[in-house]
Amino acid sequence: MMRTRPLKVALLGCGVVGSEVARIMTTHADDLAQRIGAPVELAGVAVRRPSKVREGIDPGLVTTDATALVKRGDIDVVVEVIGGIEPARTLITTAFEHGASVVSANKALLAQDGAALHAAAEEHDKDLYYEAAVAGAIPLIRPLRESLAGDKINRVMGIVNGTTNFILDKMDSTGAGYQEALDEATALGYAEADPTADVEGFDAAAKAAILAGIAFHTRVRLDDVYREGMTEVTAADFRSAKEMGCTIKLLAICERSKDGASVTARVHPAMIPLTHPLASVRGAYNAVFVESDAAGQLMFYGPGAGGSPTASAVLGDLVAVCRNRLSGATGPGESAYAALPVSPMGEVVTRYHISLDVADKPGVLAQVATVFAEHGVSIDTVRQQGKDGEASLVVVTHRASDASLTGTVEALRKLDTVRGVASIMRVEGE
Ligand SMILES: NC(=O)c1ccc[n+]([C@@H]2O[C@H](COP(=O)([O-])OP(=O)(O)OC[C@H]3O[C@@H](n4cnc5c(N)ncnc54)[C@H](O)[C@@H]3O)[C@@H](O)[C@H]2O)c1
Ligand SMILES: N[C@@H](CCO)C(=O)O
Ligand code: NA
Repeated sequence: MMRTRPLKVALLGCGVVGSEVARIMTTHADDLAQRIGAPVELAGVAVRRPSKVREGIDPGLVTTDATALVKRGDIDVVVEVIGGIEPARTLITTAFEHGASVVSANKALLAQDGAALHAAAEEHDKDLYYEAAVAGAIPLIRPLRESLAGDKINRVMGIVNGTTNFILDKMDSTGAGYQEALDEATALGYAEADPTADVEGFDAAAKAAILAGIAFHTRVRLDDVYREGMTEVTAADFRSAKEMGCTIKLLAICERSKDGASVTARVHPAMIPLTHPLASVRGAYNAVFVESDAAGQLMFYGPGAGGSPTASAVLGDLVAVCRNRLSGATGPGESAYAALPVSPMGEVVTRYHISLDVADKPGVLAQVATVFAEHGVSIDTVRQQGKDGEASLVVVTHRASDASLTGTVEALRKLDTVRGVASIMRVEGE
């Protein structure tokens, strides 16, 4: 039965995502009301620039005082799409204190302060939903939190940043270098004027922290995530990857250790075989590969960013939270009961592709192989190519700990015959 009194929504931020949320709330109002069981009303829109013309939004709803809006007391749901840490954090906790549930798209804030925000939601018996924060439109948080709640997740590995996937895909398909591909991504509007958060892996690391926390029922903070950006990936790395039947992706990888006693979370560029489903994720798309005990392998794919796709995820959360308000329930909160330790990067075990510039003379290969052996790193393949009296040596290892690999590389650098370490890249997905 339809309730006639509307549920009131306060929108904080009316930028790329917020303007789309407002548009869909208006254009789909009747369907949303049917799905929720009550009409939803946009009761206020907090903005920074009130003079800007906002099509479809009643100017009477617009305010620059977000704090007053969340303190009104009659708001059922606050949608936070401002981004950043403050004032978003204070506005969200104030919203809980004044009786509202919250939908947010703010990965940076959730990765940094998720535990405190969940605690505030719980204290006030309110919902905190954030499907849009990881991989935009792709349903991921809810499947992990709810659909797979009866299973045991062992690994979550994904492409969770569209900008960097666009750049790497360009490098792969055209042979371009990093800067050239970044320039194209900027010209087409994929990369922001300051692309640091994307290309240095900060955005993906925030998403990895959120995913690992949910997947392993363990608190994982941004600082727990090992992070390497993709600015040093070269056209030569792509040529090497191709020779191995691989491509290069910036991956977020959250893993349970083999004995199940700890977890790791990391973001770095990695080679993956062309046969792996993640290798076929092109352009700015995102995809996340989940491995669990009972379900086996699952892949979630779709647009990870953009106003309208991100608003789709926000609206899905809004409907869920509104339904909870009507039934007097709250959805799942933070689940951190497993409290597994998060191991440092040195304990991650994977394969490596190492490219060395060496002197082309007898005994060099044996010397290099000895260093690997001394550090307990087993070699899978070696490829040598001569160039002007020197040689390029590409070594691919079997699985080894990151700490052993780091020790190997340090020792290799000390060899007179090793002129330089051209690149080190992990090999995943095999
Ligand atoms: N754009 C995407 O594709 C995308 C995808 C996933 C998640 N997100 C997340 O969604 C959130 C919003 O992103 P966006 O792309 O819409 O950003 P945006 O910069 O386009 O919009 C943010 C808006 O908030 C306004 N704002 C800033 N401070 C304010 C304040 N104190 N009060 C009211 N308004 C204020 C700004 O003026 C701006 O219009 C961020 O957390 C972002 O990480 C965005
Ligand atoms: N900058 C992000 C937006 C979505 O978080 C990306 O490129 O994927
Ligand atoms: Na999502």
